[in-house]
This record gives sequence, structure tokens and C-alpha cells, in this order.
Amino acid sequence: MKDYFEQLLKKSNIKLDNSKVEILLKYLRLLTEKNKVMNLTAIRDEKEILEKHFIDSLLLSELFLHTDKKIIDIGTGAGFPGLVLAVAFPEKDFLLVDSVRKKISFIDEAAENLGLTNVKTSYERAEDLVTKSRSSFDLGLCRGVANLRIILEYMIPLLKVNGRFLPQKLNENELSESENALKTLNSKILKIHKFRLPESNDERIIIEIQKLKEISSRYPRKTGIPAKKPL
Ligand SMILES: C[S@@+](CC[C@H](N)C(=O)[O-])C[C@H]1O[C@@H](n2cnc3c(N)ncnc32)[C@H](O)[C@@H]1O
Repeated sequence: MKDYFEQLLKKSNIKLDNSKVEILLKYLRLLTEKNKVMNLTAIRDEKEILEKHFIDSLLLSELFLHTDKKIIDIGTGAGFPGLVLAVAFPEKDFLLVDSVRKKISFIDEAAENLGLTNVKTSYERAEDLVTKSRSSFDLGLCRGVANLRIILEYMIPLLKVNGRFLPQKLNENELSESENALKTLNSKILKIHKFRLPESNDERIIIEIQKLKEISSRYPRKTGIPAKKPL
């Protein structure tokens, strides 16, 4: 499996030293073991997990800046993309959030097993985090959680002014309907980055969004409202 992972990394132009590759392979083993008793990922094949979860998470690496110190991943599930990136960037601090307690318990267990000291977790809903973490993060990550205009309302209040949000999407379909959310939340799209996964050649999109100035304390609205009545 190590050779295969190294091939994928090479094809994707991602540089990771051997110790980080070893830690990620240990995480793969913990994940596949746990996946037998709880539903963490629908993908069962280890090679496919490496490409569609691990490499897909690592695609974000080239958009990271050295000034990005505090990073939040909302709806991290089994740790994608946040836990993978916490291995790749031990000098950055990650808060991994999910509303499902057992997923966060798996992350806590995995982070301890992998010896990661830069990972904190929270099993809150994104909308509830804002009371203690408004305007706190340099960088926001979110993959596979909800429509762009919904996750914008979850994420932008948590970012510092000038902080960036890098949501991962399969295509650009949600962009046009997100214009109102971007405007209401004083944010703009800096760039749309396109990637191809190295084996399947599937397309992946990372939208680079910046928070331009502080936003009204009305956002996020009450828990559940952003998804029920998107901006
Ligand atoms: C489809 S999974 C994606 C998991 C992971 N990001 C990935 O790409 O594999 C979506 C996750 O988002 C979490 N989630 C959904 N809405 C949330 C919210 N409002 N706050 C926190 N987590 C949420 C769910 O519990 C679930 O684990």
C-alpha cells in the first residue's frame, strides 16, 4: 500500500516526507478497522480511500499559506480533509468539528494513536460554535457537508477578517446561487482552483473565498435555519 500511496503523491505533485507517509498509512489502518464496526466511509477499498479521501484532502496543501496558523474543518466526519492535513502540517493548529459525537470520538482516538498534538475537536453543530469562536480562524475547510450558500453561513462568521475559506466541491454548480450569501457575509471569491485526481482522473474544485470585513452578528442564524432557509 505504501508504494501505491507514494505513486499517487508523486502523480499529484504532493511532497510528504517518509514519517508523514507512515503516519497517514497508520491512520488508513485505524480507519478501515473502525469502519468495520461503524459507518465512517462508504468507500471500502483501501486504494480508493487513499485517492478519494487522502489525496483529495492533500490537494488543499498547495493553497496553504505560512500565515495560516489556526484552521477549522467543519463536518470533518472521519477526518477529511482536516485530520490528513494535520499530519501534513504539524506546525498549524486544527479544530475538527462534527455534530456527531461518535465521529469525533474516532478522531480523538486516532489523533492520540498517531501522536498528533496539533488537533483539537468539538462535537458541536457549526452554528453553535460561534458563541466562543467568532472571528478566530485564519482558514476554513469543509468537504461534503452542504450546499455552498449554507456552509458559507456556517464558516464566514468563524473566520478572521481577511481569513480564507477553501470549500471542496465536485463542480461549479453551486456558485451562481451563492451570490447573495457571499454579499451578505462580506466575502468574495478570489479564485476557483481545478484539480484532477491522479488515478480516476475525476475533477475536483477548490473555491478560494476571502472574508473582506466583519459581518453582522445576526449570522449565523439560529441552529438549523441556515440549512432550512439558505441565504
Ligand atoms: C458527508 S459527511 C462528510 C465528512 C467529511 N468532511 C468527508 O468529506 O468525508 C458530512 C459530515 O458533516 C457533519 N455535519 C453536517 N452538518 C453539520 C453542522 N451543521 N455542524 C457540524 N457538522 C455537521 C455530519 O455529521 C457528517 O459527519
